[in-house]
Amino acid sequence: MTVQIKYCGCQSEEDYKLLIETKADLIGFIFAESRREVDPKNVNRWIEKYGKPKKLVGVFQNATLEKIKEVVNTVPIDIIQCHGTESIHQLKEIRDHCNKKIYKALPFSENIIKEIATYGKVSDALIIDSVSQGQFGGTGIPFSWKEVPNMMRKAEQIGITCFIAGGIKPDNVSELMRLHPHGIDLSGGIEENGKKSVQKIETLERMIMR
Ligand SMILES: O=C(O)c1ccccc1NCC(=O)[C@H](O)[C@H](O)COP(=O)(O)O
Repeated sequence: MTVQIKYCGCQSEEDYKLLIETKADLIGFIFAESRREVDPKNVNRWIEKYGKPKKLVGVFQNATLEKIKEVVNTVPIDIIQCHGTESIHQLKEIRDHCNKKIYKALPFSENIIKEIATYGKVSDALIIDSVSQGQFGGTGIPFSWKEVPNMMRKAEQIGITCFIAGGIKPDNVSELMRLHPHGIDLSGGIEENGKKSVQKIETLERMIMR
């Protein structure tokens, strides 16, 4: 199985122009409180100018249905990523009202296999990410990857894709690839001074050899 690549936190026209030329399958935009938060109208301008050769993901964190609908009506995203403590009921509601694929991010914990079984039923894919100092998403810190094979197995049993996120970078991606994740999701690890870096992306993609 070929690993899926998601580059997240596209923040500028410059980032977008660069990311659409990479091997990424998915490009993510943050519509949540973060230094990487973007304005939907700007995102739409970049897409109009450079086209949409990749699947686009809108990342939300405990957003209201109204906010999600507003973004979905402005930006042609393919996937809604829920990166907070959204309940199963809320995920179903978002899916019913927005007619988009739903990716749920889950914080890595000792209960992760159970959580995959629970949230996998209402998600098209799961993203297992790190939590650090109360921050969930864009932490730049990896969690212990020894459970990755078990997580992949559980996701396969329920027929969904499982991405690994949190602190992945050119220096450590080979170690993760040996554990055969279905997908990898990176943000800070491909940035230099807060901007996506062509050198870091090229190095990373050489390591993955995709
Ligand atoms: O990246 C953010 O700033 C962010 C803020 C709030 C919610 C989610 C966020 N990112 C979501 C992602 O999918 C990131 O790619 C993922 O957390 C990995 O980030 P990193 O550890 O920097 O590679």
